[in-house]
Amino acid sequence: MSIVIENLSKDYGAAPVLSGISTVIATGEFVAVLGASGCGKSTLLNVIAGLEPPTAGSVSVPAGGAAFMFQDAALLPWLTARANIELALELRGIPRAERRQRADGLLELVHLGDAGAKRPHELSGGMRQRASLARALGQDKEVLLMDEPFAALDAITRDLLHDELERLWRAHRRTVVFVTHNVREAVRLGQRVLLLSSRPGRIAAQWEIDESVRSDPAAAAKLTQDITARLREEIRHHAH
Ligand SMILES: Nc1ncnc2c1ncn2[C@@H]1O[C@H](COP(=O)(O)OP(=O)(O)OP(=O)(O)O)[C@@H](O)[C@H]1O
Repeated sequence: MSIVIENLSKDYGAAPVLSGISTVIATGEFVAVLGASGCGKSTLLNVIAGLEPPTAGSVSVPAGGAAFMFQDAALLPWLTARANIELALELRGIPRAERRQRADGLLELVHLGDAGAKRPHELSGGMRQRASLARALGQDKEVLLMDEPFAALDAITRDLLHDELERLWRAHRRTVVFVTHNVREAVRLGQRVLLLSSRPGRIAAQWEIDESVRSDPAAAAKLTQDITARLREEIRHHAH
């Protein structure tokens, strides 16, 4: 089941935020969404998540909805990393007897096997995002929506988490919609990059990224440059 977005428009009562967005995101596809600040990227995710209704048009997502991961980990501070994940499992109706083992499995998956007993403030930013990713995976939804999940991390931690996310995506093939400001990140992760224009947000351009480009640093750097130039154009266009 793919995500089908048809002629989606969204406003909050004033000027349109999103206008006439149509695209189909295939099952297991990884789509990165780029755009200037305020162009409606988070709004698009919120509409896909069902947190906001469309003003016009439609969005259909696979039954069971989507899991969501935010820029700040949004872990409950009074619970351990493990208990945060157990809570997601409980909400899914996993029996108590199984939760601990499953939570530990998810912590292992994101290489946090030793940190289950720690509370969020005892974890580094990168570890918190790993725990948050484990919690999102614990929801076991086919669709994973990620809103700038690594934006607050340093470059090295971010690169590590890119590798981790790619590994998990290859192993589990969730459908991922990943919002970012960072062109290099979009090219690093996305099979497809969507560029939104500003006010209203429309699909200004999109690129399919072949495996051969991703694995060739020179080709990836060239594409990153091209997309950055196009993004600059969007931002300049909006500023005038
Ligand atoms: N709940 C809301 N009520 C009113 N206006 C909103 C609401 N949510 C977002 N907006 C407006 O919609 C526009 C798009 O916001 P959105 O957060 O979707 O953009 P964004 O591309 O994710 O921005 P950024 O990259 O800075 O996070 C902004 O002008 C914002 O002020």
